[in-house]
Amino acid sequence: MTSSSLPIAITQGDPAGIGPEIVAQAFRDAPELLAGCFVVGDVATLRRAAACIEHPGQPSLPVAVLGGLDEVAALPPRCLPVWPLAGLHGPAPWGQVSARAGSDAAACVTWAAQAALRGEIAALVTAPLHKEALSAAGVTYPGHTELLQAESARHAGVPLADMPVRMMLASDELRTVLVSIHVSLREAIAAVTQANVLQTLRITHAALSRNLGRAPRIAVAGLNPHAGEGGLFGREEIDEIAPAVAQARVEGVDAHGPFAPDTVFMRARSTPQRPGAFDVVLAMYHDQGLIPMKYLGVDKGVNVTLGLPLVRTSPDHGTAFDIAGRGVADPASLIEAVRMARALVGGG
Ligand SMILES: NC(=O)C1=CN([C@@H]2O[C@H](COP(=O)(O)OP(=O)(O)OC[C@H]3O[C@@H](n4cnc5c(N)ncnc54)[C@H](O)[C@@H]3O)[C@@H](O)[C@H]2O)C=CC1
Ligand SMILES: NCC(=O)COP(=O)(O)O
Repeated sequence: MTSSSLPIAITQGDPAGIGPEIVAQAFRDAPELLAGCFVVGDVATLRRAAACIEHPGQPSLPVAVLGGLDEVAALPPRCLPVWPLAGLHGPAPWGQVSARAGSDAAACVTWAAQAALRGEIAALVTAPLHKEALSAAGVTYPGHTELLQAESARHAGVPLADMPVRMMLASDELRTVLVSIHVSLREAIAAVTQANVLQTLRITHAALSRNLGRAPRIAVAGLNPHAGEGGLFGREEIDEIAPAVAQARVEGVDAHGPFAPDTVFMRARSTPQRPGAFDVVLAMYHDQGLIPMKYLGVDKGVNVTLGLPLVRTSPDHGTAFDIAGRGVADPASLIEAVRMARALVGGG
């Protein structure tokens, strides 16, 4: 079997959030794209999700409990195929942080990561989990990205430092890769070092060169207002970021900047009227990159982990506890995440 003919696992996410219901909606509303995919999770949780998206005039979505991954290819469209993971707690009250929900979400991600690393699935698409619930469950990794990094490093038998990963958010209009991820703003500022920026440039160049078939044009954002204005508003651009860009260019990376962070995303954005000037923007911290992405619409962006020895995508939004269980959540970003995972494994 080639990797693109293997099934794609979708993790159910936090059972108290919108994850299970957007997964159910994706199987109901995008059956062709979802062919060959299955959900890892709890059967009762996913039956509840299928029930909560039932609206008058729409067909119900039967749950198919899988006995083996070889059954995925033969499933009829418009069913919800579930790989039932043993030992899960099951449905949790909607919209509430709980250790049991965090534990179920983490167990599904860990199972899917290990299946991908063993070469049993082509990719994993992760429905959102709640980071406080994850922590309440005793998981010491803040989110999927770090958990997947740890599983991958363990599988490869290398220390975490030898498995550097980065978060990319991507849509048709814009891509951004973050120098740091789930840390406080103070820690994020401290993480703007020449070494971290250079490592982010190398990871971004390698990943996007594979995806685009050419070297990506990388814009590097500054940290300070107006990229420091020649040192008047901070020296990180001069002392850390510019030397990293210069070193990357010596290595053949098409890196530019640092640019003023308030205008670089506008320059990189592609619209039908105007192609962007860059393929990707390196953001110096989480919100610098995610605010412009999400402002363009949470229905469009996909979260892709770069640097892993497996393909992992996710919607760019979270668990949306405020609307969970009402059947009104938009599955568009999850559907885009499946589309992106397929493209990355070479299946279309
Ligand atoms: N891939 C993942 O696992 C992600 C997890 N999270 C986690 O999710 C939790 C909640 O995060 P928040 O900051 O509240 O962001 P959120 O994205 O869950 O919600 C922000 C707002 O957007 C709305 N929204 C989000 N997704 C939507 C959808 N598909 N359809 C309609 N409306 C939608 C929500 O109702 C809410 O008003 C946190 O623990 C966060 O860390 C956040 C982003 C990604
Ligand atoms: N803001 C994106 C986010 O927090 C997702 O994190 P992860 O769970 O993909 O690591």
